[in-house]
Amino acid sequence: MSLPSPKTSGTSSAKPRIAVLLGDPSGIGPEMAVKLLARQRNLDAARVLLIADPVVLASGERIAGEKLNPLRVDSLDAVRFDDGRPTLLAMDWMEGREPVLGESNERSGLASFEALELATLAVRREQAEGILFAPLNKHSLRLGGLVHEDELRYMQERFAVEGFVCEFNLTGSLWTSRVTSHIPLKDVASHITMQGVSDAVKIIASALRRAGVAHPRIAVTGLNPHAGDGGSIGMEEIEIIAPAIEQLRAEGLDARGPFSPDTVFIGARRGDVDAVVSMYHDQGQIAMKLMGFEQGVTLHGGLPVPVATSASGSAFDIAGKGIAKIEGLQQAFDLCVRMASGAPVREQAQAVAA
Ligand SMILES: NC(=O)C1=CN([C@@H]2O[C@H](COP(=O)(O)OP(=O)(O)OC[C@H]3O[C@@H](n4cnc5c(N)ncnc54)[C@H](O)[C@@H]3O)[C@@H](O)[C@H]2O)C=CC1
Ligand SMILES: NCC(=O)COP(=O)(O)O
Repeated sequence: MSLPSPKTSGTSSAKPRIAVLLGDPSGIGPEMAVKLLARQRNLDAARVLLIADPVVLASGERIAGEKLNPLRVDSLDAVRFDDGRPTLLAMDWMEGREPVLGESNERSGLASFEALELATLAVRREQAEGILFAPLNKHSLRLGGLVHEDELRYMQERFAVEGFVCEFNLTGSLWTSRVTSHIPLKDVASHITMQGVSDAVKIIASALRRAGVAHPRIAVTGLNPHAGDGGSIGMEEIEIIAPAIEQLRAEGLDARGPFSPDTVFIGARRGDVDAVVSMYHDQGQIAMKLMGFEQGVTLHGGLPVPVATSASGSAFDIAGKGIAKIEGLQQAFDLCVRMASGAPVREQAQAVAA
């Protein structure tokens, strides 16, 4: 099946269609999504296809203290849009049961997983040009049936994408990608390869070029403390990472490093580079979340349409309290809409940093 292109499928005359998911029913996702969609400007910016169980939506509405007034449909075949109003594709994943808040469980995992599947189907049927999801919980997803490394690798399969995919984390105008993602730390070193470093640099370089940065400057971290300190604290920098950077530079990319992982973000935060490629999840995410947890965005790189979410997660500890902040989800929504309509992306990222 041919897939719509994120650069061309939205036009200035037709607002992009964005599939919106409530995330994990037991976490803060539903209340966040409700707060987001209670902002009329978001409903004016896109045609929103909310794929949800009405029981979970009602729970989110109660906690958020807001009521949406969606146009309800019961199947993808019946989807249509009313201006300024979300369309609710109503599913019965909870079988009438209220979500149990504050813990991972099979029912919530199943509802999250099924929503993800339907959203990818809507894209494959050319009924959506982007996906925004409120925070998922990976443990729930596993209980609900996910066997992939994470939701990105699941969507990669559903979209039949071959090759490298990677989470991009965005805070202000700084982007990151990673060589490895949701794998145990003990397995990271064996997954650091020249191909992996090259893929992680190339995928973010190409995304940044599409976002409007003509010549992206990309810092690559080392794996070990002080980037191996000349081989005295590990050889990956000398044997794998530096040769990969050399090869990338020979191909014309502005890849730099390997830099000490603990200091690379000092220069990056100053604006010395456009992106940092880290070797594993926490190398990049601790720095990025310290710089801007509340407005952070995760974009799923390598998929045929923009798929975005907040950098923050399911936050079981505050689920149901009505205090979840939604700035990150708002930034993710804005990014998704801009990408789906082919509008410049980078201007928005810089505005966040200002
Ligand atoms: N967008 C997504 O789908 C994301 C999902 N996750 C998933 O979330 C689950 C929990 O991850 P954790 O590492 O515990 O991080 P987390 O982000 O859920 O929580 C970390 C801390 O930040 C607070 N927090 C998070 N979001 C908040 C918000 N919107 N407003 C106010 N406070 C907030 C929480 O209360 C908690 O104290 C995991 O399964 C993880 O995979 C994590 C990040 C993003
Ligand atoms: N797929 C979204 C996701 O996993 C977000 O969390 P992170 O790995 O970017 O921290």
